Amino acid sequence: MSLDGARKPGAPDGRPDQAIAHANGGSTVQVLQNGASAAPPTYLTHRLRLNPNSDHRPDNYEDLDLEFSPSIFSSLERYLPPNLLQQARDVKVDYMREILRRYYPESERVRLQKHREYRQKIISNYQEKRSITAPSLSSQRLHLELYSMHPTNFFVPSFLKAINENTEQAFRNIMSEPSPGIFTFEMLQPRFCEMLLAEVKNFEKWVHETKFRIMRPNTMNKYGVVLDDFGMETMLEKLMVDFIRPISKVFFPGVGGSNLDTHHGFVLEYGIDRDVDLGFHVDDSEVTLNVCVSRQFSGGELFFRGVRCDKHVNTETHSEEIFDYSHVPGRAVLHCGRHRHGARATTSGKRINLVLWCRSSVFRESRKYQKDFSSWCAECQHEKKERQRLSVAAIKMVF
Ligand SMILES: O=C(O)CCC(=O)C(=O)O
Ligand SMILES: [Fe+2]
Repeated sequence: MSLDGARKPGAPDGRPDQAIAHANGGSTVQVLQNGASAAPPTYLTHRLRLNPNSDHRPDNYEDLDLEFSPSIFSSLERYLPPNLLQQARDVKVDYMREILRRYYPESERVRLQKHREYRQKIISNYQEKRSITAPSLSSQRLHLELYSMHPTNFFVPSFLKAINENTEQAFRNIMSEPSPGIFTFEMLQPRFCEMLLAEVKNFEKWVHETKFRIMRPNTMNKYGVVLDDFGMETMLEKLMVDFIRPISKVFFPGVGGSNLDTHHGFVLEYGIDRDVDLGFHVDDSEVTLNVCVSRQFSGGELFFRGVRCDKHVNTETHSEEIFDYSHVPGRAVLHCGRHRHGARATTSGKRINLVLWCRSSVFRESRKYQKDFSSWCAECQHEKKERQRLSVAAIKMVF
């Protein structure tokens, strides 16, 4: 089967949680040319270690108002030179900020700032209190509970128990792995799903009433909303750090699963009068969480076709890689972002899914310097085996 057309749904321009990928993208020279003039030359001596100090417990940076995501600082901290590890938080922030800025082109910073303003505009209008001037507008958050993390209200007990135990066996007890690298497990409480659906509906009503032009979750969807854009960023950050990262650390260590540090969280809506299906693609994520939150629909199955690096994204599928999955309300699907997939048409009703793309800036940076991804790309693995087979055959010929 030919697989032309595996697409990569990029988030709209300037999404902050994409920033670190770009931040890490520039060379030092480029950044210096691009207005890092604020950085005195001494900063060129700022370096990170090649390997992290895995025994070190990083500080928490959530309470600081920083231009990069707080979790980037936490994950970068393990890479600091040993003499800095025990320094005050401010010292470490200064050091890491200079490194991040060095790799972060000015154009990206401007886009990031614009997106921050966009988000701020939404949040200050779609807020906690009903507008006095226009009380009939749905400018009030409906379920305040959703805007911070309440594990016992959000998750089913079996999921919480596994997270608390935090062992591979505990995770395996609640999971099934119907195809290699695709994990499914009961996760969300029905009440949480109902609240989320109602909140999204309420937000969309506000968007309609105010005619606010919102950005959609990615280039492949015309419907759906970015939850981070209207106040749920902190809650979703916790979802990634405290609940998804421990699992990814065990099941996706080769693709940055243990140092997921940024996310893009959204809800997608499918139906006859919404997006109908989703084309074949890979996600702009290292690990993707996808949970169906609606009940009344048919169709909408996910189809998976094997994990691939950029170079091999359009190569053939092997028969053992073919896997189709029917969504179950409240049940999570966790897969590597590079696992090629798409969604079939939702043929009746409305299918609504919560999706969290989890990213690792460390993994993205390291990927730039590598050519062989045989630890996770099936095609690289295949090529490597073939090279080994040929060299063994050549040696045999000689002897
Ligand atoms: O429709 C779905 O369930 C899949 C969504 C998806 O693949 C994505 O948002 O990346
Ligand atoms: Fe996807």
